[in-house]
Amino acid sequence: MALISMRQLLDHAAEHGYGVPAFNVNNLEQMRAIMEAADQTNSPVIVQASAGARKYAGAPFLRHLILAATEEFPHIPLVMHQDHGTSPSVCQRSIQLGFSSVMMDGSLGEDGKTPTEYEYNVDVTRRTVDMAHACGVSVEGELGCLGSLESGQAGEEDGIGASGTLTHDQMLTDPEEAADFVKRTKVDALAIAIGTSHGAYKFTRPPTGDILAIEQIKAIHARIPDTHLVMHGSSSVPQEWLQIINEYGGEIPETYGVPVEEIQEGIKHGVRKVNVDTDLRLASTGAVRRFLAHNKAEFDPRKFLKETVSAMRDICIARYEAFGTAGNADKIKPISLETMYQRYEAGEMDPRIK
Ligand SMILES: O=C(CO)COP(=O)(O)O
Ligand SMILES: O=C[C@H](O)COP(=O)(O)O
Ligand SMILES: [Zn+2]
Ligand SMILES: [Zn+2]
Repeated sequence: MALISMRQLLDHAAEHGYGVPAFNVNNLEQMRAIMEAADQTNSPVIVQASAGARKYAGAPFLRHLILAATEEFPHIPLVMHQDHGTSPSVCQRSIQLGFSSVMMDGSLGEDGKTPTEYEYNVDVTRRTVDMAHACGVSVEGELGCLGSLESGQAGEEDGIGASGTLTHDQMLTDPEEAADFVKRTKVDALAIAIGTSHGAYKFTRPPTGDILAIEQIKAIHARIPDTHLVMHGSSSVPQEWLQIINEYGGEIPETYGVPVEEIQEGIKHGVRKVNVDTDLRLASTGAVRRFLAHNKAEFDPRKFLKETVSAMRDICIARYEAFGTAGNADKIKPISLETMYQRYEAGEMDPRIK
C-alpha cells in the first residue's frame, strides 16, 4: 500500500518542478477515473474529501474507497487529504481515520463561511500542525479568502467558502503576512487567495491579470520558497463540456474558469497542489445528459456511470500531463509517516523564510 504524506509528494514535485492536481472524491466513479488516469500516465495522486463528501458518502465509505484505490493500484503513491477542515478537532478526526494530510482552513470560522481574524487563523493552524506533525501527517493552511476580484463577492458554493462581500485585501494573500504565518505555524503547504473561487462561476470573461492575480504568486513564493503553494478553485471550466451540457437540456450561463496555461505559470513559481473538483462534475453531468438523450430506453445506471468515468478520466489525464505530474509515480519511494514524524521532530522540515 502506497499511502504517503502530502509533504513527501510536494517536496518531490518542488525538486523536479511539477504540480499535482488534487481531485475531490465523493463516489466510486470519480475514484476510478482518477486512479485509471494516474495508472495510464504514471502519476502520483492526491485525493481529497470535503465535509460535503463525508456527508454524501459517509466517512467509512469514503475512507474505504480511498484505501481500495491503494489496494488496486499499489504502485501509485497516494495522498489521502482532507479538504477545508473547519477546526483542529475536524482535522484530528481525519487523522484518526487514517488521512495522511489535512487542511486547516482557518481563514474562515467553524461555520465555514465567516472570515476570521489573523490571530485566530494562526492559533488554530499552529495547534493543528502540532498535532498532525506528531503523527507524521502534513498540514495545508490557508491565508486570504477565495473570492471574485471581478465582483468583490466571496466564493461560497455548497457551504464551502466565505459569504458576502469581501475587500480587495481579503481576496489577495499578502506576501509579508504569508511569511509571518508560515514562520509561526510551520505549515507544509499554504493555500493562497489570488482571485479564484470555488464552483463553475469564477469569471464572466476569460480572465486577465486584473481578475486573476498570477503575479502575486511570485511575490509570495520569493518570501517562503520551501512552502508549497496551493491554488484552490482551479477548475478550468471546459467550454466543450458546457456546450454538451447545454445541448442536452442543461442551462448553464456563460462562464469561464482558470486557464491551464495560467496554472502552468503558477507551477513555475511554487504552486505544487492544484485543487480541481468542478471540472469533473461538469464532465460527469455532460456525459450523463448526452448518454441518456441518445439512449432513451436505457435504465441500467452502470451504462451512464461508465460514461462519467471515461469523461472524468480524460480530464484527469489532461491535467496530469499539463501540470507535469505524469511520469513521476515510479520515481517516488514511499516514506512512512513514522519517519516523517521523526524528521519534523528533528527540525529537518522547518520552513525557510526570506
Ligand atoms: O478548490 C477546490 C476544492 O478545495 C475545487 O475548486 P473548483 O471548484 O474550481 O474545482
Ligand atoms: O472546496 C470545495 C470543493 O469543491 C468541495 O465541494 P463540496 O463541499 O460540495 O464537496
Ligand atoms: Zn478558505
Ligand atoms: Zn477549496
